[in-house]
Amino acid sequence: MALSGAKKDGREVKIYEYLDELRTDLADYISELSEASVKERGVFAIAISGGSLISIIGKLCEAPYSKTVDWSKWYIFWVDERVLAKNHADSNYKLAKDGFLSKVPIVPSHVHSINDTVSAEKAAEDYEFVIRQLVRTRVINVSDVSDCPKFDLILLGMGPDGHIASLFPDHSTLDEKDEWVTFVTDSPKPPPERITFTLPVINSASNVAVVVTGSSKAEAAHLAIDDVGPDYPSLPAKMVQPTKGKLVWYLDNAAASKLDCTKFSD
Ligand SMILES: O=C1O[C@H](COP(=O)(O)O)[C@@H](O)[C@H](O)[C@H]1O
Repeated sequence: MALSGAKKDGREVKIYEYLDELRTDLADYISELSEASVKERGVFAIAISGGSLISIIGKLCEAPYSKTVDWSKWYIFWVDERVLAKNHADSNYKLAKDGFLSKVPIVPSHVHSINDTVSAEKAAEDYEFVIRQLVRTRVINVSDVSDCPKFDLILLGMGPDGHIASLFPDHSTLDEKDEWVTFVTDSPKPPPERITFTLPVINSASNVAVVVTGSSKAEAAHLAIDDVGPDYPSLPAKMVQPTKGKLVWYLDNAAASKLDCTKFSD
C-alpha cells in the first residue's frame, strides 16, 4: 500500500516504502487503463521510456497481469530513444525487448520502434511520420485541445538532473511547440544522439505516470513536485503538466525523501 496517496494541484503523488508494492500498484494502474481503453476504443496506445522504468514494469510479465491483460490490443511506442542499433546495450528498445516485450504476447507489428539506420534528425522525422499515420487511423487518439496525438498512457522516468524522456534542463528542445518528435545530438547524458517526444505531445496524453526511485533523484523530485517558486523554470520534470489528462507520480521513499508532504491534501 502507498504510504501516501496525496493529491496536489490535480496531480496524484504516491509514495511507497517497498519497491515491490510500487511495482504492483503501477502494474494494477496500467492494466486498469489498458482495460478501460480497450473497452472504449478497442486499442491501448502506450509510450514507454527507457532506464529504470523497465525493470519496474517488468511486473506486468507476471501473473495475474500476464494472463488478464489483452496484449493483442497494445500498441507500443517509445517516448525517447537513443539512436543506436537495436541490439546495442544502450538502446531503449533492447532494454524493453529483453525486460518486458519478449515476455508477453504483444503483436510484433504493434511495436513501433525508431528507424536506427539514419541520423537522429531523420529518425525523429520518420518516427513522427509513423505516429501521424496511426493518428489518422485512430490507433492513437487525437487531442481535442491541440492537434497532438493523445496517447492512452505515457510512462516517464526521471534522471537526477530532472530530465524526462530525452528532454534535458536548459535545452532548446524544451521550447519545441510544433514538432511531435524532435532530436538531440548533444545529450548531456550519453549517448549524445537521441530522439524524443516533445512537451506538447507528453502533455496531451490521457494519462502520464512519472516513476522515480532512489535517493539520487530526491532533490529533482522535490523541485518538480513541491512549490519551490519560479527559480527552476526549465526543469523538464516540472514541465510535465497534462492539459486535460491525469498525472500520477510513483515514488519510493528514497526519491520522496525531500518532498514537503505537509503541503499535500488527501
Ligand atoms: O536517458 C534516459 O534516462 C531517463 C531516466 O533513466 P533512469 O535510468 O534514471 O530511470 C529515462 O527515462 C529515459 O528514457 C532514458 O533515455
